Amino acid sequence: MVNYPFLTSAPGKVILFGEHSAPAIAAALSLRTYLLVSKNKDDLEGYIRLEFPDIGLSHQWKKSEMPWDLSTHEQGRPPASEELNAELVNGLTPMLTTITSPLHYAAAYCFLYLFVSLCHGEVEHGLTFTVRSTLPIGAGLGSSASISVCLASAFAYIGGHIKAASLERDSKIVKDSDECLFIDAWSYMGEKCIHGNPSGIDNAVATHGGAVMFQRMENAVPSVRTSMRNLPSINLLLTNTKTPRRTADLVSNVARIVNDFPKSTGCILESMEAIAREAYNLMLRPFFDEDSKGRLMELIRINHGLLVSLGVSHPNLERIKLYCDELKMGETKLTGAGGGGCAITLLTDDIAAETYEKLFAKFEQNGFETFRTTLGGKGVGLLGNPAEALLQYMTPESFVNFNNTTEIETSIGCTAVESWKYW
Ligand SMILES: Nc1ncnc2c1ncn2[C@@H]1O[C@H](COP(=O)(O)OP(=O)(O)O)[C@@H](O)[C@H]1O
Ligand SMILES: C[C@@](O)(CCOP(=O)(O)O)CC(=O)O
Ligand SMILES: [Mg+2]
Repeated sequence: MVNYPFLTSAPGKVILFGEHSAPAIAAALSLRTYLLVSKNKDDLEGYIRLEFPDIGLSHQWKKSEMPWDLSTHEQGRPPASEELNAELVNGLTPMLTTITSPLHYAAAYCFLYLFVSLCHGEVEHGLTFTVRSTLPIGAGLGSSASISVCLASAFAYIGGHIKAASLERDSKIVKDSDECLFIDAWSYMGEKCIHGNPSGIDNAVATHGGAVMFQRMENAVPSVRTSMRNLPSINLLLTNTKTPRRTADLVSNVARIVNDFPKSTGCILESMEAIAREAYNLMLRPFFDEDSKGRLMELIRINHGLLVSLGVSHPNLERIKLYCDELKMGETKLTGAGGGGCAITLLTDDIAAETYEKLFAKFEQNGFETFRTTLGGKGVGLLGNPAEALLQYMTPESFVNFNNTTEIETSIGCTAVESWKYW
């Protein structure tokens, strides 16, 4: 039995090494996406409503319009497939014809694909799905994966495919829960709807949290996810150019370049692979000393240079790098798909306060925004006691007005991490 309303949440991620290649290293961020699922009032028709104010999308369909017969689910848990189900994709197209913005289209398509695949016949009422994120959207921090994970976990719960989350998840348990593996697999399908050919690292981090080294495999060979415990405490500056871009465009452009210049790009991809492996070994050294940090910085610089050669930088990303280089702040690389979005700078120790002031003044002149965030946080969660009672008063209208995690959590009385349940 599902109790409405309920809230799911998943983190964004930062890729430290290996975007557009494999393996890659990424860690969960404290910036997160939240999904409120509530029953509609006075809704005899049974509408499924989307309220996605972060991208200015408000849309609804009748439950009876959904092509339920096209989801191949028979009995038990529906398995996620290697590729999107072409019949279902075709069946959803007429429901999306009035949505013209690519941003809106991607979000609505991901919603419908996962909803029809996972909630087969289990929805008796009209429902509203309201999403708020404290992540910048389309900025390389994995907002697409975090919304996919929020949706996949909510639908898996509504569809009865996963049991309720619990408060007692023991972080020492090494084995992943079946629930998390199910959410990970289906959120990957959601990522496919949003950007075509994802590696799976973003949804893996948004589901499981922590930090991982992720090796994508081809031809139905399962990907390998190695969790990285005890990350060294590195001082990272995260800066958003605020230059919009779509991961889908960048990923397809890199695929084109690799296809057109297989020999010339092959060695670039191989170098990026070597960088990620070397960084992994460095970061897991029992003593992460000055020498390790120096080497990690050099790998950041090399990795960025290779990404530039694949055409995924942007003048604003280069500006961030230039300012940081001029002030000798450390080493900078783009993070995520590039083309705009965010850069990370691994900072040197003992930077003077006035140096930071100079840097932030330059950033301000350019309209760049820096983030304070911590790495390696929790993965997907469901809001539970003691906030459940307060959650009854949460409406889509009030939820859309919150601006950050603290506001959302304070309003529902659950600033304590213990309020969240985990799978
Ligand atoms: N909070 C959100 N509300 C609605 N849609 C979202 C949200 N976050 C992400 N999306 C969807 O994900 C897309 C951005 O994904 P992507 O281009 O991969 O960038 P990134 O994952 O780096 O933020 C958006 O265009 C939108 O379709
Ligand atoms: C470019 C890539 O390596 C990361 C994309 O991340 P983001 O959507 O820019 O946050 C693609 C992927 O790994 O799926
Ligand atoms: Mg993305």
